[in-house]
Amino acid sequence: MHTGIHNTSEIGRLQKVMLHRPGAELENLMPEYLERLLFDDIPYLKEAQREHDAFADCLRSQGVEVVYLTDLVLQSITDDAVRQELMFQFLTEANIQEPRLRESLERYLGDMDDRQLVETMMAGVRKSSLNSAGGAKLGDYLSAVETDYPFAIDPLPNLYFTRDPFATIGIGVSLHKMHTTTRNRETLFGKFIFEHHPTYRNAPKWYDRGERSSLEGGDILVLSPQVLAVGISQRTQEDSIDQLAETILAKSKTFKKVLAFNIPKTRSFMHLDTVFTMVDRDKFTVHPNILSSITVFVMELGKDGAMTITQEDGRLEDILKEHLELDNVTLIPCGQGSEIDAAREQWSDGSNTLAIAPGEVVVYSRNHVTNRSLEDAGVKIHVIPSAELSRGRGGPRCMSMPLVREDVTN
Ligand SMILES: NC(=O)NCCC[C@H](N)C(=O)O
Repeated sequence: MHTGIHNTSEIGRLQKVMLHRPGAELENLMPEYLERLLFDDIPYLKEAQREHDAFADCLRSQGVEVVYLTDLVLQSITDDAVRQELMFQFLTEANIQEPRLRESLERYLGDMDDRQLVETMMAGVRKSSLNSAGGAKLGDYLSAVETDYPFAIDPLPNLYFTRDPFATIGIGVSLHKMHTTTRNRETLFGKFIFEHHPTYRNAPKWYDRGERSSLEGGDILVLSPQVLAVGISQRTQEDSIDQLAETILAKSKTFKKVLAFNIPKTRSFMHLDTVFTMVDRDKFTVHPNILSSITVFVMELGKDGAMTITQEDGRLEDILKEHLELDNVTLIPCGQGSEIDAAREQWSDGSNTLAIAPGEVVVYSRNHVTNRSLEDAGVKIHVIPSAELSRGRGGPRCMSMPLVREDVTN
C-alpha cells in the first residue's frame, strides 16, 4: 500500500523530511506566558529563521527532500468544505466561546487566502489586529472577554518542533494527544494532512488525537523494522504506550517488540529523545544522568494475542544488544562524561541528534564537547548554528519529522 510514509529506522538514509520554518508565532511570545507556552526565553525570530534555513540547506545538501508543514496543510485544503471545517475546528479548539468574538474571528480569517489563513492560525491573533481589521463592533464586547489579555487566539510557538505532534512509524502514523493544551492545538494540522492530503491520506493510524492519554513524538524511536522504543516520560503516559503497542504489534505486520523506557519526569528530560538518540547501527548518544534511573519494559504479543510485559534489569547496552541482535553497543555520553558539560549540553539538546544516514548526524554547534565525543566514536557530524533555535528546548531531531527513510542494510 502506498501511504507516502516509509520509516523503518532512526538511521536509514533520510530521503524526505517535514520541517516548520519558525514564523510570526515566535513574535507573539511574551515573558508572562512563556511557561504555559513551553518556552524558557524568546528567540530572535530573524536569527532563528536564518539558523533554520541553514538546517534545511544542510539537509538538502545531503540529498534530503525538505517539505514544510505549512505547504502540506495547504495541499490538504482540497476544497472549500475542507477549509471551512479546518477553520471551524481551529476556532473550537482555540476555545473561542463568546459568540460575537467567534463571529468576528470567522470574518477576519474568512477574508484571508489559504496561506494567510494557515499562517495566522499558527501565529495566533492579537486582539489589536482584530480591532484594526475593521472590527468596529468589537469594542462593545471585548470588554467582556478578559480585556487585559492581549490575544484573541494564542500563538503556537512550538510548531518548529515537528517531531512531536505526530510520528511516522513503518508505513503509518501515530497522531498524538499532547500533554499540554498549547501543543495539543498543533495536532489539528496533522489531522487534516492525514485525512485530506493526496499523498498521505491513506496512511494507517496507529494512535489518534482523540485518545484519552498523552503521547508525544519525541518519545517514539524506531530502533529497527521490528523494534520500537517509547519513553514513559513527563509527556507520554503508560496507558498510551499500552494502546500504541497493542495496535502496532497487532496490525503493522513488521514490529515485534516495543521497549518502554521509563525516564525521569522532568522538564529538561521531557521526552526520551532529549536523553537518548540512535546515531549508528550500534551507537547511541545518551545523557549519563539517566543511566542509573532508566528501566526498560519489553512488550510483546503472545501466541494468544495477549500482551506480555517483562522488565529488564541489566545495563542499557546489554538490553539494546539483546533486542537489536547486535554484537556490540556503544553509548556515547553527552558532555564526554563531565557532570557540568553533560548538564549544560543536554539542556541545549546535546543528546538530540538527527541521523541522516547510519553513522551520520546533524548536531547543534553549541554542544561542542558532545560533538567531539561523537567524532571520536567515528560518527560524521553536520554542524548547524544553534544560538536562537535552542531557546525552545529542542534540537535537530525535535525539529524534524522523517517521512521517508531508506531501509538499513547490513
Ligand atoms: N522532541 C522534543 O524533545 N521536542 C522538543 C519540544 C520543545 C517544546 N518547547 C516543548 O516543551 O514541547
